Formats: sequence, C-alpha cells, structure tokens
Amino acid sequence: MSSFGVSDGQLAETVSDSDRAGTVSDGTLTEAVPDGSRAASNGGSTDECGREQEHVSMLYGRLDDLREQASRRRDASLRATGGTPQARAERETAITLYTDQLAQLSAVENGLCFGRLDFSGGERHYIGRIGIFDDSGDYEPLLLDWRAPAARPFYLATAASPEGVTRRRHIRTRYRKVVGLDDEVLDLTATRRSAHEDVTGEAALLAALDAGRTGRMRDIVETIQAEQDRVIRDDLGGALVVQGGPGTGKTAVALHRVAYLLYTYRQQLSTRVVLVVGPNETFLRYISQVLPSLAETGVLLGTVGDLYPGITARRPEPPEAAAIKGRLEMTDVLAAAIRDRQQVPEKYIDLTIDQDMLRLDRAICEDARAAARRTGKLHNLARPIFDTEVIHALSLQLAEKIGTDPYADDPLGDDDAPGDPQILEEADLAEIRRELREEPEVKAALDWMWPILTPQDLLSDLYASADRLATAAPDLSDAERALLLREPGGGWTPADVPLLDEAAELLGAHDKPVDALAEKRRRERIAYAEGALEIMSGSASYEFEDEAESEILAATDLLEAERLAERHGEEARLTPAERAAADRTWAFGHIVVDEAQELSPMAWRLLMRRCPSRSMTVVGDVAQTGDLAGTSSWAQVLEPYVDHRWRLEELTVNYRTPAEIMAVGGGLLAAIDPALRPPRSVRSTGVEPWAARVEPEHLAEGLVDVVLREVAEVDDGRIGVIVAAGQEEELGAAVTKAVPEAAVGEQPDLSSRVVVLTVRQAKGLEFDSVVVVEPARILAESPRGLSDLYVALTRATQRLGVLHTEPLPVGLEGLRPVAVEKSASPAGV
Ligand SMILES: Nc1ncnc2c1ncn2[C@@H]1O[C@H](COP(=O)(O)OP(=O)(O)OP(=O)(O)O)[C@@H](O)[C@H]1O
Repeated sequence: MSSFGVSDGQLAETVSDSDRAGTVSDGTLTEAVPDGSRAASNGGSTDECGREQEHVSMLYGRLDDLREQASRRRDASLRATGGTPQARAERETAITLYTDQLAQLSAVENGLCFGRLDFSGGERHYIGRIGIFDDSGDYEPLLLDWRAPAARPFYLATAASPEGVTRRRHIRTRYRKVVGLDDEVLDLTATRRSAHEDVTGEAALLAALDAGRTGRMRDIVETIQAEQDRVIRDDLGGALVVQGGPGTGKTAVALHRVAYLLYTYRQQLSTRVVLVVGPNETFLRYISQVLPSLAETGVLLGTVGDLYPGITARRPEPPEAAAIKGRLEMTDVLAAAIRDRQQVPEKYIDLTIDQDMLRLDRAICEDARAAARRTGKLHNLARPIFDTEVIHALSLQLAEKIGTDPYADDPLGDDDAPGDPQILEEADLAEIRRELREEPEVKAALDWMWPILTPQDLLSDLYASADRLATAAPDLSDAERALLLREPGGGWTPADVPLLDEAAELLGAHDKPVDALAEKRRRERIAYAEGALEIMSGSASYEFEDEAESEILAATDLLEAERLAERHGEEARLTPAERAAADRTWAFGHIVVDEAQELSPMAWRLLMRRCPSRSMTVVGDVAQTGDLAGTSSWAQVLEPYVDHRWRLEELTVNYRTPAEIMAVGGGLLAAIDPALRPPRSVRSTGVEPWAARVEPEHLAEGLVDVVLREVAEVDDGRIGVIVAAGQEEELGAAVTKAVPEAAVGEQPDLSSRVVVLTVRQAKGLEFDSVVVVEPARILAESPRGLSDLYVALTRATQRLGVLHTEPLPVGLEGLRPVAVEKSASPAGV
C-alpha cells in the first residue's frame, strides 16, 4: 500500500498511518503491507499530491461559487415583499430552501473530496460528500456524491471483484489542503493477496480507528466497509433489522443509511420526515453531528420519551417500575382504567332542578352506559351518547312532573291557561332537554359518571389511587402495583410516554390543554395583527389622494388579521421535522431505532403507530440488552406488527474494540448466550487489559490514581469511568476533585477528558480508555447484569482496565493483575 506524504513535508504522520496498516489483529498482516494485489506505489508523492491538490482546489472553488449563488438567491428572496398570498408562500419556501442549501454547503467543508476511482477504460471519478457538476456546458460530474450508484465501487470493489476499477485512492485533506494519499491497485494479475480482502482502504480505515476520540461521533463516509455498505443501501420499504456485536458500526451505519435514503428518496422522505430514535439524551448528543456532516439536516432525533408532544419525560423511576409499564398487558390495564371511570351510582343521584327533584337511579345510568359502550366509540367520543341517554331519561321525569302539575307556571311558555292539563309536544321535550344540559347539577353528575379525560388525567389518577390500580390491574401483584403508585404531579417518566400515547388512542380526541394553549396563542397573534392593521389603516387618509395611500388601503384589504396572524405565527416557519415533532399522529416516512434491544413492548407499539408504512431500520444487539423491559429476540418484537416480513442483516467486524479487549468481552458473551459469537476485531493494539484490586476503603483514592495515569497514557484522548449505578455520585465526586474538568451527572459533557458514568449512560458511547469499577457490583445490580458488564467492557477503542475491591466475576479472572501504586502505570506500559 502506498502512502504519500504532504508536499510541504509538515505532516509526517501520513507515513505512520501507512505503518499502522500492519497492525491488523490476526497477525497475518504484520508487515507494512507491500501487497501487490491491494496496493502499489505510483511514486512521485509530491507530484501526485500536487496534482490532486489542483483538482481539490478546483472543487473548493466550485463549492465557494455554489455558496455565493445560494447566498445571493436567499438575500433576493428576503428582500422581496408584498405580492399575492401564493407569491408570499413561494418566497417563504425559497428562503427555507436557500438557507438549507447554505447550511449543507457549509457542512461539507471538511473532507469535501475524499476518494478517487480509476477505471480500466481510463475513466476517473472523484468521490465526495456531495455531488458537484461542471456548470460550464455539459454538466459533467466533477465530484460524485458518495451515495450515487456510480460511487459504489469505492466501497465494494476488491481485487477479486474489481468492478472495472484499477485503482482506489483515498485522498486525505486537512482544511483545504491535500495531506496524503493512500492507493490500492485492484489488479487480478498481481501475485500476492492480502489476508484482509474484506477490508477496503486499510490505511485510511486504521487511521480513522486509531484516531483519538472527541466525545462526538464522526461520520465514516470515507471508509465504509462492504458489509456496511449493503446495509446502508438496502431498500427503503419494510423492516430491516441490523444485528451486530459491540463496535460493528451499527449506529454509524444507521445514520449513513438515513443520509442514503434521503438522497435516493428525497421527494418521499423530506415531507414525511425520518425519525431517529436513540436510548437517551447523552447518546443523541453524541451522534448529533453525524448527519449534519453528511449535509443532511431536517431529520428528527429523539428518545421514545420525547414522542408525546407537550411533555418532557425526564422524571426518574426504579427500573422495575419502568419494566412493568413497558409490558404489553398495560394496554388491558389502561382499557380497564377507562372502563372504571365510566361509573354509575351505587343506588341513585338526586338532582334539584329549579324546585323539582329528579332522581337518576342506578338502572338509568347503567342503561345509558351500556348504550354508549355499545356504539364501540372511544371513551371521549362516546360521551355525547351517554349524555343523550341520561338527559332523555331526566327529561321524561321532568315532563311527567310538569304534566301532572296543573299549577305549573307555564314553564314552557305556551299559551294554555293555568289549570289546563299540560300537553307536551316533541318541541317542548327538546326544550326541556336543552335546559337540562345547561343545569350545573346535571353537568356535574355527567362529568362524574363519564368524565372527558386527557391521557394525563387518566394516568395520574390511576397512579394516585391504590383502589383504581387494584381494579384496573388485578393481574399485577401487590408489590408491582405498589411500584406504580405515586402522587399526582412531579412530571413524567420515559416509560409513561408509551402509556400516555396508548391512552390517547383509547380515549379519543380531546387534546383540551394543548388546543386551549394553541387557541390562546392564535388569539394573541390575531390581536397583534389587528393592532398592526389598525396602525396601517389609521395612517391612511380616506381621500386616497395619492397613489401611496391607496396602496396602503390595498394592503389592508389583502391582509386580513387572521392571515397576518398566521404569518407572524411560528407555524408559518416550521420545518416538516418541527411539525412532525409537534404532532402525535404524524406518520413518519422512515424510522430508525438505535439500541433497539432496549425498547419495551409498549414503546414498540408507539413507534409502530408513528410508522404505518413499517419502513424501518432497527439496529441493536440482543446480547447488550440492559433494560428490564428490553428484548432478547427480534422476532418476538417485530412479528406482532410485520409478521415474517422483516429481513435481518448481520455486521460481523468490530471496528472499535481491539482484539485484546474483545477477548475479555467474548468470555462474558458465552455466559449470556453460548450461541452468540463475538464480532471479529479489525485491529489489535498490543495493550493487554489489566485489573487492579484495592481495599474497599481505598477505592476512591485508587480510582483517582488510575484515572490520572490513564490521562497521561491517552494524551488528549477521552477516558470513560464506568461505575455501578449506586456508586456514581461518590466516585464521581472523588474524580472531579482530582480532575476538575471531569464530567459526571445525568447528562455529562462527553467532550470532557474524563467522564464518570453508569452503564445505562455509557450505552452506545466509546472512549479511548475505559476503567470499569467494581464489575461484580455491576453484575449484581440487575437481572441483566451480564449484558451490562459486557457493554461496559466493550466501550474502549484503545485501553481497558478494571478496578475492584470484590473478587472478579467469572470470565474476568484472567485479566493481567497490576498494583495500584502512585509510581507505577497500572497498564504497565
Ligand atoms: N467503516 C468504518 N470506518 C471507520 N470507522 C468505523 C467504521 N465502522 C465503524 N467505525 C467506528 O467504530 C466505532 C463503533 O461504531 P458504532 O458506535 O456505530 O458501533 P455500534 O455497533 O453501534 O456499537 P455498540 O453496539 O457497541 O454501541 C465508531 O467509532 C465508528 O466511527
């Protein structure tokens, strides 16, 4: 493999990048890859870099032109005023379009062009983050978007199957400067073969994998591997499951798939929006830069807890409570809770209407309830039927009283003389019914018997009452019901959100609070707009003496208050993603679920409701399931919704964890499920994981020593300290005392040098060096402890250490023991 240095000689690391290609894990490629089949030097590095620099500079020139063009067009649209409503709407659209374009063109500044393909016919394609065309005549592609079909050989061509490619070149740039080239010559006539035919672009890949972590996930567009490419470019339709062990690139692949789908099905997906669901806020922050760096904005990122508009579900709760809420049986519990709210009096309710006493006895109420239930309508929608039945019964009672009272004071306003028997016609009865509906006592009785409920009402009332819980959830044990019991108020937990969503489905439309708020805002905007119109028309003279004033009148004619209000309303500027976020009933064009093994059955119900097309990408690893409500079987999760119509792709190569560390994780995997195979690590580091035992009273102190030494080991890399949930505060405090910039807490800053966090928080993340504290405790604190420990041990890209006071759990006893002494490096390297 050839690797070309920078022309000005400042960045000598390009040579060491090439050397790293020799560190592939299984030991068969330990030389610096002078491998004829995959690479060949084409010499003259300075010349070659120079030539590429010319092309790259030309591309950046075009990028600047495109930005300039978009900026000019946006400014012109911003300056445009007036016109028909349609013209104004078009103007808004144009502003959004050019603003998005500008953001996208800025996002691709780094690594705009990263590859080149040479074909046997002499053709040559440059590959980059976006497509750029020559606008001077025939629109020749100057740069191919990595997602274009023609760019695919960059990821798939091998010496065995070159697809017409004779050379694949990785172009490394820093800012706008070419700093190195890595070539692979894909030539079947070559005599030597690499043992790594399944790895494309080794030097570039290994350089990317060895690079220090920053606390933000990077895109992998330059080094996507063949098995990943197949997943990324899989069809849009149906449910695709991507199963893979730790570090196989599931998250990276899922995000690149989003970018690919948006490129290929732009029309369809940009209006319907793609949703990416992740396990927690910290994770979402970790991945948040990937899509923008691929020039894709407009994708909605959220946790399941974010998917009920108007609610921020951040309240903590015991995992056992969340697990109960995640069970599918909760649908029956909610249905029963609603039926329980459709109540009838034990005997009767007496109502005083004027001077008359009316009696609603139990039988009347039961009949009304049965009639309302028979309609099969949702609870809130069936209320009018219930009302009608009850009012009808009351009106008959009242009519009877009126009819039998010869001295009635002409209550219906007819002209019969006093003392005449009252003859009630249908119109009179209708009037009685209308009046009854307005009676506060009647209203109160109806509200008590069949209350209009918001999902929030239903759930908080249910949680607040042991009796209600007992009626609605007879199959839960006393202890389980006790876990659900809580005072009203205090916010919602993430596990409440699928229940609120389910309740909304069962109750039917009401959305009173949300509507009321929206209505209030609309009125405020109209008031503002009316004020604005008044100023405009007030300033105009009524004689229309000059043209300017008559134009003002024309403007006021056109802009009636409501429309002006609309234009001032935020809604006018909402992007499809923002609209989707605010709409509980939105049907997304595609949903990606990451760490999908953690989702409860109730969470799946919610997601399936948001994705009627079932166009989904589900990525996860059933061996890493930590949530008590999570799954260990994709079939179990998906088949209730898609039957057998889902497809499985597996990722088998671990790009994160070096072989030395994965050997430790592999031991645990067998204990989780002997059928599971650990992914094969693509590289090794030569650094053996270590274990250090300290006395319990010296744990915090020992941890500080270890952390300080790891800080020294990884230069400006990141260190993750993974602890059992109960030890986070104490150990976090000790570490922050010694390393003030260390991060700890519910949403730690991942860009900090040292982050102390629990396994739950560490899910999906990675660090250059990881210290796992008290593995026995992590193991013991949950029925899913083995999986949690597996997750903790597989977060490191370079170094792993274990600090413990209790004996090491089975599988870890073989770790290299080291002493924690202030003078010695725990890693012994
Ligand atoms: N083709 C690739 N080129 C460069 N880096 C890659 C590639 N594939 C994966 N990586 C890197 O490997 C690391 C692990 O990737 P990712 O987090 O997507 O794995 P994962 O399968 O989701 O892991 P886990 O299940 O443990 O959360 C990331 O740093 C990612 O950038």
